[in-house]
Amino acid sequence: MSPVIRFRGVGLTYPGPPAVPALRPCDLDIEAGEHVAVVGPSGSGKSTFLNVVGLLDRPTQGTYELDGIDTASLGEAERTALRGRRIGFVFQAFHLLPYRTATENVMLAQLYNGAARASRRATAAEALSRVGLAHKRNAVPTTMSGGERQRVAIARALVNRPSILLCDEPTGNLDSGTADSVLNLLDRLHEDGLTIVVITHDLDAAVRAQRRITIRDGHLDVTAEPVDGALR
Ligand SMILES: Nc1ncnc2c1ncn2[C@@H]1O[C@H](COP(=O)(O)OP(=O)(O)OP(=O)(O)O)[C@@H](O)[C@H]1O
Repeated sequence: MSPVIRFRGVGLTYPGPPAVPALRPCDLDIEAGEHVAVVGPSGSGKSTFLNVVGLLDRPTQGTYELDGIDTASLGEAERTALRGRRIGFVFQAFHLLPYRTATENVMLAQLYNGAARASRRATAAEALSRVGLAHKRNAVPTTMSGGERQRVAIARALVNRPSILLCDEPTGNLDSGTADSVLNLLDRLHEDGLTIVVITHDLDAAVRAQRRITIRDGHLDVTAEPVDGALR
């Protein structure tokens, strides 16, 4: 079986001027079911990496295969469709619609998957149960805690059954107790077989991953274990 993510010589240089080699050419395999943390200091290339993996930016070098699909051969519409089906995004700032219920927020993520409204509602309810929020399905984010909002965002990311959950500082807006409960949820989803990539400054989040990847000055080190300094 091919890895979920396969980089061969993948790099991204912003054209500038001056040109910025934000991600140096690298090889990387992330297998189905892995839980990987990507850590590095500010400006090291973490967002660039996330944007490439998340099909938001095209690499300027190399080959990126997602689930065995060579992403370079795809047009913009195909990339968008692949992103919607295979990648669930979780962001630091949740990005929920504040005056829509939890269910509606999750259902919106399914708008383009062709399912009928009743079936979307049922799938949204299932996703909210999976993150322990069945009882909040009719609540709106403005009345929810940060941890609950992030769990709604995780339900939204899961609802299309993605190949990978791509998390950008998922605990960045949470206090440590709440962060812990969100990290416990991610651990549980990983135990259920989900592939998770977490980009983080948070040592607590990084140590939970099976594998840690460090970025420094655009160099991806797939063998490094983060020391404290790598996270700042
Ligand atoms: N659109 C762009 N054009 C040119 N240079 C850019 C662009 N976006 C980012 N960079 C540069 O690329 C390098 C990597 O930036 P990136 O945002 O990926 O780092 P990061 O690790 O995510 O940082 P932070 O933790 O502060 O968010 C930095 O030197 C940054 O200034």
